[in-house]
Order: sequence, then structure tokens, then C-alpha cells
Amino acid sequence: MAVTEDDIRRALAAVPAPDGAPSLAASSSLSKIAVMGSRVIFSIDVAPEQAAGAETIRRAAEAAVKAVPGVSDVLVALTAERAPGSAPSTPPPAKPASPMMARGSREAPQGAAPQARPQGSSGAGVPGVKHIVAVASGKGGVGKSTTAANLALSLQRQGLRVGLMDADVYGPSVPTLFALHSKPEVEGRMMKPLEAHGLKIMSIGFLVDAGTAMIWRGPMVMSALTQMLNEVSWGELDILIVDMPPGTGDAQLTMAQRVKLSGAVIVSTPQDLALADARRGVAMFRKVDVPILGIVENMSYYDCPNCGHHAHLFGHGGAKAEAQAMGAPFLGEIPLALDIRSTSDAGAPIVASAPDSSYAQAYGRIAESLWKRLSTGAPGRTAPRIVIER
Ligand SMILES: Nc1ncnc2c1ncn2[C@@H]1O[C@H](COP(=O)(O)OP(=O)(O)OP(=O)(O)O)[C@@H](O)[C@H]1O
Repeated sequence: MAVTEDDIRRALAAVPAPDGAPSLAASSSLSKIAVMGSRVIFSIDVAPEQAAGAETIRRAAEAAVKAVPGVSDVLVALTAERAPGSAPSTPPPAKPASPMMARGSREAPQGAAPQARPQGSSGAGVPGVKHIVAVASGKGGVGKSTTAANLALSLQRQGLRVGLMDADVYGPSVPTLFALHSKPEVEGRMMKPLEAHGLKIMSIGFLVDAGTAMIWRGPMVMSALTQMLNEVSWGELDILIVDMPPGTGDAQLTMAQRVKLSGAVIVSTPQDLALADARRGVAMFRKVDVPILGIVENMSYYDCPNCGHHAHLFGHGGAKAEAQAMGAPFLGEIPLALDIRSTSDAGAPIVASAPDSSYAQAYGRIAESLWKRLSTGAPGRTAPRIVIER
């Protein structure tokens, strides 16, 4: 029997809502529901103040829909802002420990003024590293880490020497994305990055429990990030991709100021709420003179693998229009796809596990234009031309 939207709504009537509505089915946070044969896709849009517990609701929704007879796959996307420093999903330990204090971390005092960006002979302020590129988003859950990982893999496939640094202290995803769970080896003062699919990888998640990381304050974050940059033997790299913590708070601003970034890539979903946050992200980087290398629209569209139907579940083209309005380059679109999600969950992102897929090609095109901008120094935005009329 064919699955209908009503079947799904009935299942979601038993799932709690994030906004106080009687159920998720009755909540305005529930997006359009796309039923394509036995596959079901929808999103739950959550305002920042409703973010706590949203992941639990997402999982409950997914489980409820999976139990509907005839449903084979479910994808529930959540676009919930996880504000830096907000309540962690697991109870924090009584006393937060700085990540690498035992290794001689010097923690900046609360409210310490950000240091000037490192200058030096090496291109990016980290010896041997030519370019450091931040992948950022104004809000959490838009697919920033997935994009960062697949872009790093695409750049590596284009013959570049690439590192990936997971600076998302509020929810490091890189250990899961690459199924890496061991601790880095230490040689003298330096930590050796782990390696997967030809990438050199370091994550704050290799060093501390995610629950611990989430309660760090700005200066602790900075201390850990500075160490990840300077006390990791990255070796010779053409590009180091940094998966930034979501948001536009102090930690992000300080990071942007302290590290000599070649530029930033902003990831957004097409929804208005996410775009407004992306705009804040762009403004933040511009404030500290970091060029915007471009904007990526993630979860841009959905191509049904069964019937080929091309659907724009969350609206479409918003990021492109927004990029134009902000004078920032638009780097491209990534579809919403179960395979992107499942390969990431399984520890081998799509560019590594299915390099010839159309999804990997979409990341490849974005990586190409990103590298072109970096290597040719194409301007991230055109300076306004001022004409004085007499
Ligand atoms: N294009 C996509 N298609 C399907 N699922 C996706 C896509 N991009 C990301 N996802 C899924 O969405 C979820 C959130 O992605 P991800 O962790 O990359 O987001 P994030 O912005 O880094 O989140 P956070 O800031 O909370 O760490 C993950 O389950 C991921 O697999």
C-alpha cells in the first residue's frame, strides 16, 4: 500500500513539538512533507530559543516515521541554531577542563583582547600551510561539517595537499564523519594529525568528550584552537580547511582575527532564517577583513532517485540571491540526499565513498571554483565604484 502524507502526519501526532504545540504534526515547525514512494523527507525548523532538545525530537520523528508500514527511508533535517555555550545535550562534568592544559596550554584571561593576526614568512601563519580557509555558518545544523569534509576531500582529489581541522568545539563531527576515534600521537611538543582518505585531520573531538567541549567559554576555545593550529605537525599543505564553530559570537570573531585566514566559505540552507544568519556570518568576516570566498547553498533541492522528480523542499535559490545582494560569490548548490547523510554517518563522506556520484561532482565543482579563487586571488567581492557627479 502506498504511503501517504496523512500516514506520516498520523505518526507525527505522537511526537512532541519543539514549540509547545500539542504535537509535531500540529506544529508550525514542521515543513512540507515529501513522500516519494517509500522515502519520506521533511524538516523541523527550530528557533534558537527552542533549540534545546531539538535533536531528541528529530530522532523521535525519524523513528516514528520509520515505523509506518511501507516506509523504507526517512530523512528529517533539523535547522536548529545551537548557540555557542548553550546547554549541552549531555550533562557537563562539574568542572570544565581545558582541552590541552596538561600539555602546557596558556589560557587567555576572560575578556582578553584578541591578539593581532599572526604574521610571518609562512603564507597562513602556520609553517608549511599556504592557505587556511574557514568553513562557517551563521547557525548550526545547516551542514557545515558535511560540506567542510567533502570540500576537503574534493580538493585532495584535485591533487592538492589538504588538512581538515575541526574547530567546532560545540559539537565536533569530524571524528564521526571519518570514523576516527583514536587519540593523536605526541612527538615532543607537537601532535601528529590523524589521516583518512589522504587528508590530515585534527579535531577537538579527538582530545575531549563532546559534552566537555560544549561548555567551553570563548577564551578556552581560542586557547584550544591556537594549539590545534600551532602545535600540530601539519607538514606541507596547500590548504587547511577549518570547520568553524557555528554562530557569529566572540569565539568566531576572535578566531577570524587571530588566524591569518585566506578567506571564508559560508554554508547556508535556503530558508530565510538560515539566510539571515548567513548574512550575519558574512558581516562578521568582513568586519575583520577576511575575504568571503563564497556562499554554498546546502540541501538546495532533492532529486528523487526513484522517479527523478526534482523538488525544492525548503525553497530554492535564496543563497544565490543573498550572495548577489551581499556582493559575495556564489559557489554552488548541494542537494539534500540520503546518500550524503548515510555515508557521513558511516564514516566515509560521499566524495570518498562514491567519488563518481553526482553528489561528489557537485562538491567537486565547488572545490574547483574555491581553489581558483584562492590561487588566482580573484576578489571575493568587487569594490564599489564611487562616481562623483558634478
Ligand atoms: N546535503 C545534505 N543532504 C542530506 N543530509 C545532509 C546534507 N548536509 C548535511 N546533512 C546532514 O545534516 C545533519 C547536520 O549536518 P552537519 O553536522 O554537517 O551540520 P553542521 O552545520 O556542521 O551542524 P553543527 O553546527 O550542529 O555541527 C547531519 O546529519 C548531516 O549528515
